[in-house]
Amino acid sequence: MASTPVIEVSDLRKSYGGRPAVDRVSFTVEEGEIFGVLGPNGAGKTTTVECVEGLRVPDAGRVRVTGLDPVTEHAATRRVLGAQLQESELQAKLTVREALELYAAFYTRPLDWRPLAERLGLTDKLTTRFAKLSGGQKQRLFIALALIGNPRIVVLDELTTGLDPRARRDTWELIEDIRANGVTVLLVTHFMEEAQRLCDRIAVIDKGRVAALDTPAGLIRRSAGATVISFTPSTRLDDSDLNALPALASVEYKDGRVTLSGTDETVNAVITLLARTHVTAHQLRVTDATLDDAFLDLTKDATDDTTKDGANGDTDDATKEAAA
Ligand SMILES: Nc1ncnc2c1ncn2[C@@H]1O[C@H](COP(=O)(O)OP(=O)(O)OP(=O)(O)O)[C@@H](O)[C@H]1O
Repeated sequence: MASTPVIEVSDLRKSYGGRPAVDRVSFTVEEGEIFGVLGPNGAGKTTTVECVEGLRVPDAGRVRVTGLDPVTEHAATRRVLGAQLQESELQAKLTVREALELYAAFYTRPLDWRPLAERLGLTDKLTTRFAKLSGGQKQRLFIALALIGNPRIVVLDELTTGLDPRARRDTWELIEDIRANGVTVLLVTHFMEEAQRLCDRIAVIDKGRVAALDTPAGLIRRSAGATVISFTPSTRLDDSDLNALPALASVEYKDGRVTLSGTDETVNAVITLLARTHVTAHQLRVTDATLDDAFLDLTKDATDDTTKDGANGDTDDATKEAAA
């Protein structure tokens, strides 16, 4: 992976009605990365990416997209950054072909929409009206429209929400394919499995701040209890022996079964303990913690205050501050 940042966000701040939605967020996205923005509801993910897109004006901080200021150099930014449309932005009666032709006309050097439609499996839907497309087909069209201007970067926000597992997996393959074609992807998601599978690095945003920024594996490693070991011992193990295990994050003894979380060191020490005490472990399982576990660990103090505020505080969702 090349190490040129194509997106730079530093000390970004944005408040709505005096309440901070984004509070000193900083990160950089390197060329060719799939960079994930992950966080609970109301964490400030959409506000952050809308500042990157130039749809919101930051209160403070600096945002650059390939060196451009997305607010003051909006037109130039739109040429390098493709953003996914919201469903409401496309007319129901427009056919897939019309939508592709219309959006291609916005750019001086658009991609040829025919191979793009082919790549996204839309060729046999060209004459179908937008309103008649399935959720997965609509998402594929949105991806096509985000890519039609041949951007270096594409922003995809909650792309697979509402899709069935098959369509979600197909969309993941498309995103990998987009990256393989050299496009940098900024992906906002709620889905841990999606983030774990696709993202090179993830910024976990919580209450308007970056709670952690790392690779998916790094986030898992840094959360307490990255490895889980469970077994049913042939005779009860001594609690003090279990509690003395190195790097132990948690221990539970339930219905004769022991479940421990910790690190590889914990696992090795359990095996030594079993051998030393001549105890047999039945149904021994060692599993990795998932990004889900890490996410809960990293955002565990989150309350839904921000979400509650949002229910009363939304003022301009339909009209973005900086018009496209
Ligand atoms: N236009 C607005 N006016 C007032 N408050 C807003 C506006 N947009 C967002 N907010 C509030 O700012 C906070 C962050 O919202 P944002 O949409 O950025 O979060 P998010 O992480 O994308 O959430 P979700 O996952 O629920 O979409 C929330 O409390 C939200 O209610």
